[in-house]
Amino acid sequence: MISSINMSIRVLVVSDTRSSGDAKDTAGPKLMEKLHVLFPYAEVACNTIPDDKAEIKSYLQKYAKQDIDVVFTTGGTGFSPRDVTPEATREVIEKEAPGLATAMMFRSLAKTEMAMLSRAVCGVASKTLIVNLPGSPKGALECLDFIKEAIPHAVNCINDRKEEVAREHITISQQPVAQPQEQSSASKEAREDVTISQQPGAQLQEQSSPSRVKVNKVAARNRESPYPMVEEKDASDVIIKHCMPIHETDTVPFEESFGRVLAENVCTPEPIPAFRASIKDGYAVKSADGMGKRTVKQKAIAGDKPIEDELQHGEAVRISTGAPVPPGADAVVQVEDTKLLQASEDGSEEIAIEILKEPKAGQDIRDIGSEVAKDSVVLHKYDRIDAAHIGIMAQLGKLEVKVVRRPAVGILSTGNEIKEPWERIQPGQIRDSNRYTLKHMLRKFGFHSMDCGIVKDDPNVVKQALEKAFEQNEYVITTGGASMGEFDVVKRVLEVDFDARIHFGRVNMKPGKPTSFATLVYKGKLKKVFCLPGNPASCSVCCLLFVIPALRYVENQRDYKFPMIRADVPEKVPNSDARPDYRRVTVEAKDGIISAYSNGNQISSNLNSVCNANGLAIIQPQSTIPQRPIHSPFGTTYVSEVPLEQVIVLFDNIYEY
Ligand SMILES: Nc1nc2c(c(=O)[nH]1)N[C@H]1C(S)=C(S)[C@@H](COP(=O)(O)OP(=O)(O)OC[C@H]3O[C@@H](n4cnc5c(N)ncnc54)[C@H](O)[C@@H]3O)O[C@H]1N2
Ligand code: MOO
Ligand SMILES: [Mg+2]
Repeated sequence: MISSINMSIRVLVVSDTRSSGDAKDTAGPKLMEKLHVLFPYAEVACNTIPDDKAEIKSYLQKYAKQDIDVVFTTGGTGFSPRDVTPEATREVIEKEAPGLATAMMFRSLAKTEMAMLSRAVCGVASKTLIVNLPGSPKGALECLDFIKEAIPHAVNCINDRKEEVAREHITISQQPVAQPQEQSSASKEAREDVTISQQPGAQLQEQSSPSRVKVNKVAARNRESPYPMVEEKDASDVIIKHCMPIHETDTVPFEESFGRVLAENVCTPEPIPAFRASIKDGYAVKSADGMGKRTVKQKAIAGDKPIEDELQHGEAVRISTGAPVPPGADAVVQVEDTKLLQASEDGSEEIAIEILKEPKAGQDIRDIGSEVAKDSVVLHKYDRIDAAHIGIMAQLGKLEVKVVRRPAVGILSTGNEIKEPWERIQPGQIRDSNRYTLKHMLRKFGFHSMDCGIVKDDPNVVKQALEKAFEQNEYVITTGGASMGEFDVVKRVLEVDFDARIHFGRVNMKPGKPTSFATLVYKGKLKKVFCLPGNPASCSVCCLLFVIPALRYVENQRDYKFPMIRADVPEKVPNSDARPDYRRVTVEAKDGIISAYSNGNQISSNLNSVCNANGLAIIQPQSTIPQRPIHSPFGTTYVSEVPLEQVIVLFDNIYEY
């Protein structure tokens, strides 16, 4: 059963080794993934803490205070001395829910006798249901499966939602009681498929039947959008809430990791530098000898075998930058601070020199490990791999590296009038630019995409194309057909045929008003859909504002949001629309002042306004800008203050050039 109730869920991984990083946590990510599928409308997050009773209690109490609906703990329910999750839970809950623990125990016993060693406690603290799950990923997933049907009902009961509870009583009484015996994992999967395919949308998907959306007789169409208008920031937040960071990794040759996100800490097995290295071309000396004459004994050239002989008082070794400093020397004096006293007859060797400046101990020597100590983390998990990271991997001889798997994204164009660039077009038709712009925007930010083609504004073909897109992609971007026309069918197909939830269907911005975001479950997997407007400038702006940050977040990039700065907008063209205007601009920094210049005609259809743009200037509607009174002998008039500074979203960092 896929639940449609809104819930906030937390997974609390309780484990000393997983919280210290000594062991990899797989239970948390797996539970999150399963919860997203079971409860697609829930907001799910995860924390990892040690097996510490006080800390467990403090997390559970915090969640209860925040009115989190359900907390699933995983770990710490066994018999070892540090296992204290049930004890902590018992001290936090006000009502115990032994039925949940019994159901898990009873059904687990059918799989393994070891289940009798579980000490799980379940109960309610304030309005939060707390469920102890086992620590093993397999056990945790199985136990979640055993009680999943009861969770939404429990949440509705806790919140005293009488109508929902009554409705659920009817539904539950019509369901057969599940039999715990002989459940091989294959039969369990099959059962899940059946349950999912009983969803109206999913059943249609299986058989690829026609869409249930009928294009209305035009007179019957909506005259008002059914979707409330949301602010851009709220829309961005909703998207992030429903996108889950990826935990799977790929192992790639180090040079192919450029632009990807590291999925492991990279340690240096050797200190850097690995030997005391000279910073200058000059002479290695004993600083205690001070200024004055030195006999030049040997030479140390970078790449040569290090000198083993101890340097003696009054001696110097001629040394080049990067060469190992000989034992006994504690300073390097650059050649500029010396004078030649004596050379060999043919001039090929120096015999004696004079040090002209008092040398200090440690001068111009890079000590062993002074840049990076042995065994320390040099590249950090979730760093975005840049050129220097590649260089460091080369330096360490790290030939392969683990990176975060990239999300699978499909791009689908819709519109009766849309043709491929190479096709002959008839009057009234246009060539598809959106699919190509989107593909290359994604590429610029390091993401691959699957081309899902162009479809007509016909619910049947839109449905079929979406099914194909969902087969292979976790994220699907559609363009066109998102607004108020009777042939704008994308959102209706998603809702009716796929049982999708449209989290928002309109955004208060120009361009980009019809932008929408939906989630749905297709064949047991959660899919995320960005419906972008057909207008090419709107489509690009919304890809930058909504899609790229979401994909960066999913790839675990720390800096997934584009930076925002304040800047001068010298061309003071007010925004006469009621929506904030996201103008395509070229941002320049000159003499310490950052200015943003408009990229020409800002109409939503003009893709040219996006060419060369490296930022978006957010210009608030003129109507919201304060009025300034101007007093004169003829009376007072009011003029709008045009703000000198506007917020700029930078999608190319101008400082990188
Ligand atoms: N009654 C209303 N009409 C419109 C509203 C509204 O609120 N009420 N919103 C307008 C806004 S704002 C936008 S933006 C557009 C968005 O429309 P759709 O997403 O439904 O897109 P289409 O109608 O399919 O196409 C709009 C426009 O874009 C061209 N287009 C479409 N796909 C492509 C493509 N792949 N490559 C290039 N150009 C494309 C299409 O030919 C149209 O000219 O709706 C307003 N209407
Ligand atoms: O929002 Mo639309 O993109 O203004 O033209
Ligand atoms: Mg339209």
